[in-house]
Amino acid sequence: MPKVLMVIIDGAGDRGNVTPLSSAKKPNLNKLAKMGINGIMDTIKPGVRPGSDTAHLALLGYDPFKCYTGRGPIEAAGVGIELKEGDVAFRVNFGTVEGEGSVFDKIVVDRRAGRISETDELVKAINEGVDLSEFGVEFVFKRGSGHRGAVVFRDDLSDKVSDVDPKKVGEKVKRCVPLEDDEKARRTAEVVNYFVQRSHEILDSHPLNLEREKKGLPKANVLLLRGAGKVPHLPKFEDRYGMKLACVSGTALIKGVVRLLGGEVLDVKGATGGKDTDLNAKVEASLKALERYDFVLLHIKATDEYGHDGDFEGKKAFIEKIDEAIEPLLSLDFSEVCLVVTADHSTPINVRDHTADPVPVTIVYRDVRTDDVEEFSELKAYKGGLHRMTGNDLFNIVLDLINKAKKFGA
Ligand SMILES: O=C(O)[C@@H](CO)OP(=O)(O)O
Ligand SMILES: [Mg+2]
Repeated sequence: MPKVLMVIIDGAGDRGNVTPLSSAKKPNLNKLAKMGINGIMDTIKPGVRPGSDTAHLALLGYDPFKCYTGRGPIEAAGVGIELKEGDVAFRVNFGTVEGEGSVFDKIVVDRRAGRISETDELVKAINEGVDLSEFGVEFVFKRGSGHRGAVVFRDDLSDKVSDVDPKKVGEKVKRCVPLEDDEKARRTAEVVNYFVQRSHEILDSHPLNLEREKKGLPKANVLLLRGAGKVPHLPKFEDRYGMKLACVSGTALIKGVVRLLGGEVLDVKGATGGKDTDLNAKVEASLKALERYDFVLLHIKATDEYGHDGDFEGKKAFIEKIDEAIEPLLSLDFSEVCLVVTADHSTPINVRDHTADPVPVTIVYRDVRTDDVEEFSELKAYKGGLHRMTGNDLFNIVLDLINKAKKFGA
């Protein structure tokens, strides 16, 4: 059976008529566009701004409107926390706050604490210093890549509570509030607020942060929680599609999606999930994975980080790096492998967040009808033979190409 390699360049799309993708030198991506069939994709549906979580679910053939239970449990699965019934999980950002009073009186001046890369010591201090036993609750807190982490509160709790992360700088840390009139939700919010206040006290005076302050770096002195959710019950990818799934990614969220679908997360040395990742190692590992798995997802994150940072030149230069690294993909046997290159969403430089601007898609495979598109970019792809599709459509098109689609009707 032919295999699938899906390369997802996170947040690669942009806005306007000159984009990092359209202006980058990318001879290899262009060759693939020329060899294949092209189109543009609204990963969820037109006008809906995708999260990376819902986008990846859609790209793997799941309807996010039906199966998504929040970002927290996916991040938790990604950092290796096994969720139990009753648990409520959150995504965590190490951020920076300034001001006086309680943590909820302080202003968020950086949601990523200067994109801090080393948080082991801080995580340890919180795990050792915060005690939730007066609430009868346990917690598990683990770091992800960069400023990211996940926390799980363990008891019979509710996920109907609001975010602590204001999602904007210049605003106060938000108090977690119950989103329904229910004792469980009230108790959960109380636990979250205690955790955020107590962890702030520990972090603000932590030697590593005092050191950062001396060096003029933003202190990682607050935990911004968002995306409360309970463990989702997702049908396994292999049961559903008869294919063994694996991913190469340095990003907890993507690892979490794949783990929750029963897929394998491959450990690749140097895959940091950041701007310093080892792209060659990731490409090599993905090609090797095709020997053992039927559907391999190669996820590359840093384009999205450059988008969030508003750095056009950085995003463009990183696309050029990706282009060099993917050269070995040109020599794949396209009668054996169906190669898909796309993005999960746009992260435009001038928005600094995800938008619904559609992203380019290229499929290279033996049987595709090639078109006139000669460049991999959002500005050219729309002229291709695939026209415009959703993430679920793309998955179904790929299934059909490799003759795995079920017939509708007799
Ligand atoms: O994790 C990330 O890279 C981004 C977007 O998904 O989140 P944040 O804006 O909190 O850094
Ligand atoms: Mg993304």
